[in-house]
Amino acid sequence: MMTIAVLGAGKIGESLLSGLLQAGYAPSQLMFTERYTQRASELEHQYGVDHTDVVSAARHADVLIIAVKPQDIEPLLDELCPYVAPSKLVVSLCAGLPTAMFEQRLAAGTPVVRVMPNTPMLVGEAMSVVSGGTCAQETHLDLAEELLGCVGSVVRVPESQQDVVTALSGSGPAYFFYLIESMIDAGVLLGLPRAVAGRLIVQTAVGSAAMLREGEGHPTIMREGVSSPGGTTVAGIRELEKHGVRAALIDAVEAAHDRSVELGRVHEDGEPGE
Ligand SMILES: NC(=O)C1=CN([C@@H]2O[C@H](COP(=O)(O)OP(=O)(O)OC[C@H]3O[C@@H](n4cnc5c(N)ncnc54)[C@H](OP(=O)(O)O)[C@@H]3O)[C@@H](O)[C@H]2O)C=CC1
Ligand SMILES: O=C(O)[C@@H]1CCC=N1
Repeated sequence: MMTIAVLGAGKIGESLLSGLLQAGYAPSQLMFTERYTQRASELEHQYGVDHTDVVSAARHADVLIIAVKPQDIEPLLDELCPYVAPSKLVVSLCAGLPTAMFEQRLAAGTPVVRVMPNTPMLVGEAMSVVSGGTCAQETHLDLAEELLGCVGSVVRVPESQQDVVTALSGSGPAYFFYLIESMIDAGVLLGLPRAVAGRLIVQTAVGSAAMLREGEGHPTIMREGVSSPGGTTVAGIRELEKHGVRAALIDAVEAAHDRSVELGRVHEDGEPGE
């Protein structure tokens, strides 16, 4: 039976463990590492999955899923790499870190798959994007897709597109949350109780996303469907255009992309991240 170790059970690592269990993986197939024993005990208690150390994970698991922050990667790889046999699959969820960085540290021939998930994984609605390193075969990519498929949708892209993906779907939830916060504030400014404004906007976001997911339409057509001649929506859209909101969003995604590239370079040069 295949065994899977999640190295770093923070927000993403924990939700992946939880999703794998819900999808039918047995607790005995799973293990995790964590730095602090209190959190490790809480997770063991909650999920019935064994906490282990990095060396045991490297020795015993078939798949090693790395879910620590990019800033914490160096000490983890120092501990991990000497014990990883090339028969294992290494899956990195770390923003910005190229597969080449892992390949340089691991035994020659070890397959590495880079994945960019996002936090909707916490509710089984992740968008995960998968790319293979130089030694990853089709079977390795299929396995990574199967595991990430337990917590949402998965697509495959060439690794050269991963910095854009990180900026768009990796960071994307934060931009939606920011827009939603701003719209709730607008409702409060105009006199609605915060709880009512929140309920209205969250359902409006869910409904709009469902239209996009289920419909054949383009977002522009859907926006035009809300914009009656001489109506309220077009008056609002004119303000968004005046304030350059479209350009601001594009700039935000571009800045996130540049930071992803920078994180990769920092680690390429062997310097610690910020
Ligand atoms: N959050 C997001 O939106 C997304 C995150 N990612 C990527 O996923 C990864 C995890 O992110 P996220 O879950 O948000 O981060 P968290 O900080 O929530 O989780 C990382 C966990 O790893 C632990 N950890 C750090 N070093 C070690 C180690 N050497 N051994 C064992 N455990 C360790 C941390 O412990 P401690 O708390 O003590 O530091 C923490 O619990 C990152 O690489 C990130 O780039 C990808 C897409 C989206
Ligand atoms: O900013 C971050 O650290 C994470 C990685 C991808 C999205 N957000």
